[in-house]
Amino acid sequence: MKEAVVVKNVSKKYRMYRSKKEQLKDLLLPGKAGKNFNAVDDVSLTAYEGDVIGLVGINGSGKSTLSNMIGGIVPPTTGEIIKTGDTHVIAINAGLNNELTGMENIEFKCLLMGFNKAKIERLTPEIVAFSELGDFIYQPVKKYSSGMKSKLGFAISVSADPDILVIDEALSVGDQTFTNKSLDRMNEFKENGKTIFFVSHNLGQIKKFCQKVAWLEGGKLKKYGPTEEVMEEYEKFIDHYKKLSKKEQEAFRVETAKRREG
Ligand SMILES: Nc1ncnc2c1ncn2[C@@H]1O[C@H](COP(=O)(O)OP(=O)(O)OP(=O)(O)O)[C@@H](O)[C@H]1O
Repeated sequence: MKEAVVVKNVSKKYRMYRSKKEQLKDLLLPGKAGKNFNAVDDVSLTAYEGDVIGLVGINGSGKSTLSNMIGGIVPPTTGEIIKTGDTHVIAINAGLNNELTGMENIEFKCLLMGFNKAKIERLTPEIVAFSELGDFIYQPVKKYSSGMKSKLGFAISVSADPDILVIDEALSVGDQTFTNKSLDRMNEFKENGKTIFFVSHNLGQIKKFCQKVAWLEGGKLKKYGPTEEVMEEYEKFIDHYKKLSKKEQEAFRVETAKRREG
């Protein structure tokens, strides 16, 4: 089995401020105000070619930060990520330019992906058809719903045929027909030995689609392994968490956030 993505002791720290004044003070006298917050804290994992890995965890646990680092959108503060192929990220907000139309975004993103004019002309009708946007393809993306943006982002990214695909909640906003079609396309990717990271709160989809799961809690990797093993424990945790009162859930979040400082 060949390694596709190696995440080595990766952390992402952000500075947190309570006010603009604190932020300014930190700028003038570095370290005198604000505090560090570990969005992702010393995570290591290896994905092999053909692995489909689900990223789970409650809100704020660090899934998007980690997937954006794997996708190369956000640089790690420390640690390194070694990848053996092209990577594309499809996120809920899809990274599209809001001022451009759907059609212009297709051209723009294809150019960024290094496609030549002939390839763009060949792929555009396929992308438009996959996106199911009809005449909305000529409208600026700022007029799209989040589901429509996600459809366009998904259609463009899968046309690129990347080696590594990062899907961040992109299937949670579309309609069922589009989700099923996208899952079919992802299954094709899987069969072709591509590596996929799949961020979702939909545990049914995770269990159906992923053969490995990484569970993040408070920015740390709590457990990583075969889906069945990790999900059994994660679902117990989620059941327990859901049964807590609002106050107890808040106490859990405050306690976890405290451990992330520094
Ligand atoms: N640019 C940023 N600046 C400051 N803090 C950030 C930034 N991005 C993320 N964070 C913080 O890092 C933590 C992890 O965020 P992240 O979006 O990765 O979590 P998540 O697991 O994807 O959450 P969700 O399920 O709600 O999408 C959160 O506490 C968030 O507030």
